[in-house]
Amino acid sequence: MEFSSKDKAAILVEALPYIQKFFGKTIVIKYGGNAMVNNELKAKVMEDIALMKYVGIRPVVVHGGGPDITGFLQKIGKKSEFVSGLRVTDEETVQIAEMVLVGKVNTEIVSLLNHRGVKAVGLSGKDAELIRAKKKLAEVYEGETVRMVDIGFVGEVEKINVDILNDLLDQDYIPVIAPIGVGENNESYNINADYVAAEVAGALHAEKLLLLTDIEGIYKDYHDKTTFVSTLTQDEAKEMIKDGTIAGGMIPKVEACLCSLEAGAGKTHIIDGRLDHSLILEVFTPQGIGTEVVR
Ligand SMILES: Nc1ncnc2c1ncn2[C@@H]1O[C@H](COP(=O)(O)OP(=O)(O)O)[C@@H](O)[C@H]1O
Ligand SMILES: CC(=O)N[C@@H](CCC(=O)OP(=O)(O)O)C(=O)O
Repeated sequence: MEFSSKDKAAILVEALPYIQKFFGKTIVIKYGGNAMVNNELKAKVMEDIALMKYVGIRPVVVHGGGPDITGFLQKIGKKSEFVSGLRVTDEETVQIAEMVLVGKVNTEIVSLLNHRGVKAVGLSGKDAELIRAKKKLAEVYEGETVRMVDIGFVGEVEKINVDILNDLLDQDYIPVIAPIGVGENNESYNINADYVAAEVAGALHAEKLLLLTDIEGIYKDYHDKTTFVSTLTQDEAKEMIKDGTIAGGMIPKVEACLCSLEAGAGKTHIIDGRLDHSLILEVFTPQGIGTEVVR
């Protein structure tokens, strides 16, 4: 589609109130999973984050890399197993997760951002003890009861070192965080990146938490496109997890939204990372996209 000069100017002017609104504000972006596998799309996500930075937003990136971990495990003949959206993580798997997330995915995002003229700094939860963690048990809903399952070196966040993040943000850096936590005996924990993004957004009292994923947002029945939900309240979201409407990898995302709202983040959105420039569409246009989970 070709735009006239007038249309182009209108689009820029339309963005102005949003640029004003978010100037100086912190926005946490969870970038991961299947929205990360396509290189062209990846480049567009990086452009969006750089653009946010250039108009005065303080972006913080938390990344996943589940498909990369699965791919690497496959190469060594190891099958991946998930319980309630979380990877069952034995000692070998946590080492591989750390290697892939910190050594490969994090450095790649950092260099792609730096290539666009912004200053990105890669961190894992071990840097300045950014993510203190402890073991997490998976919750399996069975009717009205919840069964707790031990899934190995999977962690939950105990504490985020906000000082290091604020120091970096104040110095104009974009922190890029890999979701590996450190336990009290210096052990590594594999943490779902959605939860890390939520804790980071809550701890920083971020204006927004944006979770990019591989689907338009939340559906009452995700095989039926007509059941799309654009806004969910906290209570509705909790009910949809309990009754199984929200399942698999969507559980950590919705729980992440709930947790960051409780911890003090402003708004949370689950948006389609497969859509070109979904981040700037969400932030700088009146329509917004995806599903928002609100108080
Ligand atoms: N109610 C729901 N609405 C939308 N997607 C859902 C729902 N319940 C489960 N899902 C699944 O959750 C997936 C998103 O989780 P996941 O693939 O783990 O995301 P990512 O890889 O982006 O972290 C969707 O592709 C979909 O298959
Ligand atoms: C415990 C757990 O499940 N950890 C995740 C960490 C990476 C991640 O969250 O990646 P995505 O955001 O790409 O799914 C995993 O091992 O896949």
